[in-house]
Amino acid sequence: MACPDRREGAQPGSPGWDLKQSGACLAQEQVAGQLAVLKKAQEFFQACDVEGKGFIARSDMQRLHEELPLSLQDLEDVFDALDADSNGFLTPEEFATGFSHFFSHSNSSQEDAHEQVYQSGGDGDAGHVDQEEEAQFQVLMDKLGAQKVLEDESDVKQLWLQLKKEEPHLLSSFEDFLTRIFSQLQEAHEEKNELECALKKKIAAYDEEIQHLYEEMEQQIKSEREQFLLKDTERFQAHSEELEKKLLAKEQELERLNQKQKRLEGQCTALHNDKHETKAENTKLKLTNQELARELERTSRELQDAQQQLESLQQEACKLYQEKEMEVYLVTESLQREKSGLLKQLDFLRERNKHLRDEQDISFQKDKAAKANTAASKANWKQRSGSVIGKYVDSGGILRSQSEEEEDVFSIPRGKGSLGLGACPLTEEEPETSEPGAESPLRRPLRRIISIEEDPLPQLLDGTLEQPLSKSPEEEGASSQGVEGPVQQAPPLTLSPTSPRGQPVGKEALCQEESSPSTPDRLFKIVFVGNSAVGKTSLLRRLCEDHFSAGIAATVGIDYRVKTVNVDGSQVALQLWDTAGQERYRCITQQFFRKVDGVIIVYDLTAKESFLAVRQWLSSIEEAVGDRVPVLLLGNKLDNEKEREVPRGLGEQLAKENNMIFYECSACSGHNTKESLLHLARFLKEQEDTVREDTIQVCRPTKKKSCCG
Ligand SMILES: Nc1nc2c(ncn2[C@@H]2O[C@H](COP(=O)(O)OP(=O)(O)OP(=O)(O)O)[C@@H](O)[C@H]2O)c(=O)[nH]1
Ligand SMILES: [Ca+2]
Ligand SMILES: [Mg+2]
Repeated sequence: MACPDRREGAQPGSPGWDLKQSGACLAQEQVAGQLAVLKKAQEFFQACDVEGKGFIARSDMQRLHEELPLSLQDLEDVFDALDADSNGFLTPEEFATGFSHFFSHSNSSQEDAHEQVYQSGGDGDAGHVDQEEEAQFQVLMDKLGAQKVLEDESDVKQLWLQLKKEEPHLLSSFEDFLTRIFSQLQEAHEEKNELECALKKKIAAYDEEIQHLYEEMEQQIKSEREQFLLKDTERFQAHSEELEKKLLAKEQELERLNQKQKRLEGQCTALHNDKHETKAENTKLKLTNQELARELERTSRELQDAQQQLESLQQEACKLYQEKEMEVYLVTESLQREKSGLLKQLDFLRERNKHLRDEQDISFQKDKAAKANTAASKANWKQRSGSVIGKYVDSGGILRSQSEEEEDVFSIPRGKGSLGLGACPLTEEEPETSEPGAESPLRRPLRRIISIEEDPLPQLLDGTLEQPLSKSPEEEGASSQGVEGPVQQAPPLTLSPTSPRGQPVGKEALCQEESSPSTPDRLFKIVFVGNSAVGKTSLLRRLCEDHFSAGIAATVGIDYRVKTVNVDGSQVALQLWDTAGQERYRCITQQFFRKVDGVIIVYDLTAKESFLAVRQWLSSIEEAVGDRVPVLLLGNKLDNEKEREVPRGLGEQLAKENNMIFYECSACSGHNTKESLLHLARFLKEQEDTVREDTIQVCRPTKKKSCCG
């Protein structure tokens, strides 16, 4: 719905209302009537257009329903009648035009209505007069210009009518008064309009000012905002600058790091190169190393060859040495035997001589008195004593000096030492006649370097000797020292002719029991070691003599015996060396390890410390000969089971650990003694067989024997 243009005549005084002014040019009456109509129309329009839109809509018209005594339909009809172009709006022109038409058509009827209204309170007859008066009044009003000033002219009209009726002479003055009043009112009205106009202007000015202020404010806000933005920008800029600076610093740092990395890379490369060089050098060194190793190997092979050669040479030398030793031993032995045989023979002859002399003396002085008899017996004692000393002086010059030498070497007094080597008994005493005073100084010098337990010569003792001489009561007993002397002096001359000096001294006597007539085809040197009192000497005795005597003396120095055993059909001679177990003789014992073929370590199974010492013995053997020598470990005194301190298992374990042959035996009962020795002999023989060395030809003894015989 298109809105009508406001400018067409929204305001009074606008072109739409110029009709009023143009109407002023018309005849006074006509104009006055039309103006009144127009005014009414204007008022009505304004009443309808409450909001001052400048036009009236259908709804505006319908609002009048409450104020006017007209139905909605009537109002609709009025609107349609006024809306000349039927666009739904009533412009002020349309409204005025329509209203004028409406007015002119209904003028007469309206005037009638007015008259009726005026006459309702007065006389019915004066109706017509009233109409005239009314017209006159209207004219007067128009003349005075009251329409412009008065809104309600009914009071004035009534007053005017009253005056006209009652005081007609005052009417003119009243009219003048009214004229003056109206003119004043007109003036006041105009003034008011002017004021209104001024007010409007002022309002406009205010509006303008406000507008201006508003604009100014907006400007200010804008500038503020700009300033703020500027500040913000500045801040942002500062921040960004800062960031830039930071970035720059970071970049510099990065640059530095880059440089550093480059430097490191350079170093890395250098190191890499170095590594390569080192690697090359390493390879070179490795090659050199390999070459050297090869050379070393070659050299070591050569060395080995040389060693083997040396070894074979050594073995050869050893063999030669052994042969020589054997020869020396055999010569010495036969010489000793010969000597001791001769000495014994001499002693025997002396004894016989003494006896004969005694007998002669006895028979010569038979008839002499008892006094003379006593004197003869005294002389007898003196002569025996003398013979004992004389024996050394006369026949044993060399021997004695030898004995003295021995004394120098082992000047340790020994209470119950065995008799000296090859020495005939150094003491001679008849058990019955022995005097304690003379006995001690004679026994004291009994020392030996090699103690050979001189065997009593049964052949010599067997014969015709008297009881005290042939069989010493102590022989079966414990003492070894005192026994042998007297016993040896006993051989009867009658038995000696069968070559008493040919009889082997001690050892051979027993060894011959086992040795077959055939000569042994090899010889092994075996040494007995072990703490003192473990029973080495006893074992040796058991082996060579098959005899045991309790309480034998401790060995001094070294002693040896030869025993021949039959190993699997062949004769093997064993040179059995008995050593002294006491601590002070260790250095001598050590000397004897050098050339041994086998070692027998003995411990006493009733004495723990003797077992504990086995390891020391082993190490001193190894020190001297290395571990190439077979070792037999013997736990002795098995017969004394009650006092056993070393369990069998320990001995076995130790033997196993050190690769030794092991037996527990008893020198007392003879249990396991021969078996163990046979085991060792077999081992030695087999070892020698495997090595396939030239067997030691033991043909010399035959030669010597024949020589000695
Ligand atoms: N019951 C018993 N006693 C023994 C046995 N063997 C040796 N004896 C005794 O042990 C003691 C020492 O014996 P020896 O044969 O002299 O000992 P050793 O090893 O030769 O001593 P040293 O010569 O000092 O090294 C003696 O009293 C022997 O009687 C044995 O098998 N059983
Ligand atoms: Ca219209
Ligand atoms: Mg001994």
